[in-house]
Amino acid sequence: MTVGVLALQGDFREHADVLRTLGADVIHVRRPEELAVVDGLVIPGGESSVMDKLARAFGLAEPLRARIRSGLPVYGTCAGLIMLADSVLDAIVGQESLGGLDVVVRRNAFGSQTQSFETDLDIPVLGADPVHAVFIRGPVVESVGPAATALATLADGRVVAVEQGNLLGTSFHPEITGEYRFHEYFLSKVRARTLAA
Ligand SMILES: NC(=O)CC[C@H](N)C(=O)O
Repeated sequence: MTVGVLALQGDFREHADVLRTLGADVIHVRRPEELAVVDGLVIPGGESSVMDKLARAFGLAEPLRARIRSGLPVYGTCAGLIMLADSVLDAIVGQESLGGLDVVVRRNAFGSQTQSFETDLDIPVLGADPVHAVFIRGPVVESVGPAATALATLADGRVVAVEQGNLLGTSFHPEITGEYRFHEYFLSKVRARTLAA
């Protein structure tokens, strides 16, 4: 079982560290040949418009779409969630997402870097203990389509974590807080799919 971290831009090293701590074999994915051998993929936080440009420049965008469509387990944090969203509001001109998650997200929904914040979230699918969530210019999920499920909401009802089959997305960054349960949950999807193959 090999897990990839999309390593075009953003905090891919932090994700790779968490996944390795959890015992996964991790590779950085920058080329289609690397994408072809992974059993699961994390798309990190960073800047989605840059990630999109680089994914297209590296010939990765279409192979990524194809693997997402074929059921590859993928976990996207922040910019990674934007990449997975079927529809993106406040995107820069010409920005494309990969899609897969039946959601509409709004980029930079919480304001600028200085308005970044932390909060605790109840996420029943991960157990009873609250999840400490750090938001850094994160997106909000403005609407959740029928194929997707909201996993976490802020006190004001805004959705910040979603799941759809093998796809998982969070507006926040578990990879920088020592919160391993999302990565464990993602790895359990990778394991289940690998065993079923
Ligand atoms: N921390 C993040 O990943 C920020 C996401 C960034 N605002 C974007 O649009 O991609």
